[in-house]
Amino acid sequence: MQRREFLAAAGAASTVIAMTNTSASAQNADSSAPFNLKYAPHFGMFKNSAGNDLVDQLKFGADQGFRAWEDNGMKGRSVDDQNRIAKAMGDLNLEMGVFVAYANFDEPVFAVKNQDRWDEVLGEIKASVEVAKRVNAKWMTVVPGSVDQQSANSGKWNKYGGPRLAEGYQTANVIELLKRCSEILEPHGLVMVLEPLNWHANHGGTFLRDSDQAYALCKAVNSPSCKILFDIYHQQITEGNLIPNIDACWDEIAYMQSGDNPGRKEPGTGEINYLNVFGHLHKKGYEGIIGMEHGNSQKGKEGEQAVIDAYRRADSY
Ligand SMILES: O=C(O)C(=O)CO
Repeated sequence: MQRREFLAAAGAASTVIAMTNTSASAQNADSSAPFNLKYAPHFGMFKNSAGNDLVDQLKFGADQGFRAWEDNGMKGRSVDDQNRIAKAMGDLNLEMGVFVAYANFDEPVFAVKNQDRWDEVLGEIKASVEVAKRVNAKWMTVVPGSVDQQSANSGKWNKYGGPRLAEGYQTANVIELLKRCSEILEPHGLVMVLEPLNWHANHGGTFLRDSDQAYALCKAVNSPSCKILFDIYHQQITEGNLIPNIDACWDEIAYMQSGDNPGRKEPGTGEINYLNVFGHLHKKGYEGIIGMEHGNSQKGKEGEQAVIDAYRRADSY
């Protein structure tokens, strides 16, 4: 089936779904209208509707009214794929969201000074500058490793306890390495976004988990290249109180991500009132991207349409 026919068929199908689904908002009738906020899907999210080709997935997303896209794994793609994606996103007027520049979840890479590990991080940040330029990205995710654990050398927990750097020194080390990463990014106008992660459903032991902690780090680093990625899913689990916490660290937030809890699926499948949270971001004049870093609650094309409908509802504040 040609793309145009395919999209016509998909459009007709979505109109039928909108007419038969009384809970879907009237906006589904115009399934190509741009969303108010820049929600960014990722590759694979619409593969049943759009097929496996990356550019076809971008076209499908743009045709649904999405204005941005994120790709955590962009750095691992071939240069040819990066160029092809960047060209298609330019043609489709899709803004590039984050890719992951450096992420470590279970070793105290930033928290403990180890010159080899720090050089590795700085090398990854330098390599990310090239990727960012190639794909027109402004933001890149950094996850700075775990807290210092009771593991002098082996990387294993010591059940009787062992040496462990005091928290203030861990924080000072993290700040020092973040400053050095920022020095690499500043001349290029690029921004690393630090992502606090929850300890209870996904990533026990990560150094960075609270929004106030991320805020303090950004204030200490004091660079336009070091900002917060506020992932609403992770922060709901860690601290809740979403709207007041977003307000409290607002001037250091550069990027947001979404996902409902429990389950990390599309808005409306869990406990978060996304209509109110997105409405709040809109009222504050948020012009940044909201990466849809979650799975689909249902399988197949119907599940993909359910994701799109969920964002239409949450965007209709
Ligand atoms: O791994 C995760 O859960 C993240 O959100 C990283 O981006």
